[in-house]
Amino acid sequence: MTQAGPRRDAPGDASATAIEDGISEAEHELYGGRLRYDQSYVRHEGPLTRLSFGHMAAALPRMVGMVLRTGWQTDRRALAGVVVAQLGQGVTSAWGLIAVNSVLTQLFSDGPTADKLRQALPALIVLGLTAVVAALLSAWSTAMSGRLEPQVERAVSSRYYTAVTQVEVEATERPEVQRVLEAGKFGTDSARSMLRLSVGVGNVLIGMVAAAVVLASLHWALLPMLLAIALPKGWGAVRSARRDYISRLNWVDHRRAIASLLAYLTRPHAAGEIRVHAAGTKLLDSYEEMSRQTEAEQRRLARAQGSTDLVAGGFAGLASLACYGLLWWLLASGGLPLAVGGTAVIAIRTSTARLTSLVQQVNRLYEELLFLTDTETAIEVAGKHAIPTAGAALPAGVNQVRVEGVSFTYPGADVPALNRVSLTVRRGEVTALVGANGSGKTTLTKVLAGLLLPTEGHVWWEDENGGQVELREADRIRLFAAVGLLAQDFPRWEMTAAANVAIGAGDRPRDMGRVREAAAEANVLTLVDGLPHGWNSIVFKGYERGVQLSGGQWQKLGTARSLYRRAPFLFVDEPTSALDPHAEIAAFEGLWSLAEQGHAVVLVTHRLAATATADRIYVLNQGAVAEEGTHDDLMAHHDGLYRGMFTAQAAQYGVTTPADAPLPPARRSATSVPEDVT
Ligand SMILES: Nc1ncnc2c1ncn2[C@@H]1O[C@H](COP(=O)(O)OP(=O)(O)OP(=O)(O)O)[C@@H](O)[C@H]1O
Repeated sequence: MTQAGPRRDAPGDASATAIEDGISEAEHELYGGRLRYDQSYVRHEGPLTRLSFGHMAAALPRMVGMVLRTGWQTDRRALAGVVVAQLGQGVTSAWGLIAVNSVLTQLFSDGPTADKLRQALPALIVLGLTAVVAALLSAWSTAMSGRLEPQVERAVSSRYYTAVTQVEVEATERPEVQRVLEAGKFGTDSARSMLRLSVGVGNVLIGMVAAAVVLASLHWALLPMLLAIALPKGWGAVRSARRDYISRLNWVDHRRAIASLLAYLTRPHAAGEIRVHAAGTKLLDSYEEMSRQTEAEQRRLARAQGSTDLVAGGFAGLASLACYGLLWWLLASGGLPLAVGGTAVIAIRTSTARLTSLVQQVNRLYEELLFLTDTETAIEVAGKHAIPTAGAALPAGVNQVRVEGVSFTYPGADVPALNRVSLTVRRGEVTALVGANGSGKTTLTKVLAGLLLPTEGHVWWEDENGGQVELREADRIRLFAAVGLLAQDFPRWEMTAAANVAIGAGDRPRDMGRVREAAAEANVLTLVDGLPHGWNSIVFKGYERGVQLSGGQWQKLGTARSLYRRAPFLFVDEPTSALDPHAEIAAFEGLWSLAEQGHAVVLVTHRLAATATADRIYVLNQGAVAEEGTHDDLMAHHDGLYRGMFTAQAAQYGVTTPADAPLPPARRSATSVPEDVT
């Protein structure tokens, strides 16, 4: 949630770097206001609740358990190795302390020095051996955790990305879901860090418990003293971690915006405008200005952290002083032998050193825990909004999709994008969807393709014998298998030409024969065959085998991808917007021949010369079907929307449509459209 700050009508009047109410000119100018999550989001969406100590205390063992379980599932041997090595190090450190106590006791006893040294020798040997064993265990632990950590990170990342890619498209449009899913991204590598940190914390804790046991056995009063040193540092660490987390949460949009400003600067498609329109200057100035804001936030955090450290360090120092004071009093009053006093000093020193490391690690652990919790929440939310994996199979000979009174409103929108639409898409036919910008054509194809569930109405997948399955009841995975898509803004995968086509059926092994077939149908085979590395050329400049394709060549490659799928229902949205006239005619002919082969082709286009030969045309207006019929039917409406659009387009070619407009061009021959309307 962003807050709009006070708008300046003339940003140029103010200094470029002026920051008013914490909002920079760049934020005003490029993003229309403040780019910060406000506290109400933080309060209502749960992150602050999660920051409470009680919640954290409960969450820590659960998350550590989850990470360890993941480690166990990915590599048992490595996890067992790490745990054994860490436990071993704790035990050796306890042995070391006991050996030190024994050495000191011998040395402080009465008798000749040579005798005392001889008697201390076994304990000295044990001390040396524990050091060797500790070094070996540490090396083993490093090797094993190096093997385990990347696997744990991969497992958690896969779980997260699998979950988010299964979320209903409609749910991803809801800001509250989108935010949770987005926040989850930051925690995928936290699992790896958490594993390392929990192992480290485990190690230090074992060492500290060993030291505490030794200390308590020397004198019970030394133990609470040790705790008194630990507490302020722990408090300081947790406080800093909370502050960092809240700051990161508030500034997430701001950071994303800065990253996108920089990304534009090196994107090839923006290169022209960056230079010619001086967009680069604007982006760089805005980057500088917005970066200064984040630097100011970093300074604020550093100052706050410094103050917290000072308070925590002060109290810990006082506790240390009291601890040594107690030791002095015990020694002075004869309550503790001198040798034991020496061991106590060593134990306190090693424990406070460990404590510092413990505090640092717990601090990081706490921070990582918050991010990992976000990832877990995202996985949970994604699961709640996932496309159901079960459902009814489509009828075996499904031959049409019937839309009945369908309405759809995008989350947060005031008006429906589709309003009681009814139509039928049949196999063996080309169905054209036309209409003004924003009339609902793309939304309708998404409903037809099963990507959006209607807010009202039904979508029936039917066979010719009366068998039917409603979209909500259908097994959507199987339904998707019957659908091929070419979206208006289809993805341009940064991969080879072959991969760009074969990813059209990502769940099947690549079939190069079919890749070539689809490419030939999309009129792009000769082009790709002629590339320096043929089908292995990476269709992005900058890679070693990288090449640059033109917009039209990309569109042909996109078409080849949707054809490669060989799905009975094909939805193509503006498939020829970047094609030259001959390529466009060829592309339309290809679609028409697919319909002849028995596919259902749904074509969204503004090129009415092509839709003129469609079997059925639906004209959408503000989300509703305003007209429907063949080209002839629609041209017969003298005040009709279709006739108006068709005539306007024909007029661009210097031709007119007489009141008794002639028959549309012969089917499969879109070339003759302009002549026919003269
Ligand atoms: N993801 C979305 N979230 C909210 N509103 C949306 C979204 N996508 C589209 N809309 C709105 O829904 C309406 C229909 O959009 P749609 O993209 O279906 O129109 P269209 O007929 O395909 O337009 P065009 O010819 O420009 O491609 C528009 O008012 C648009 O602003």
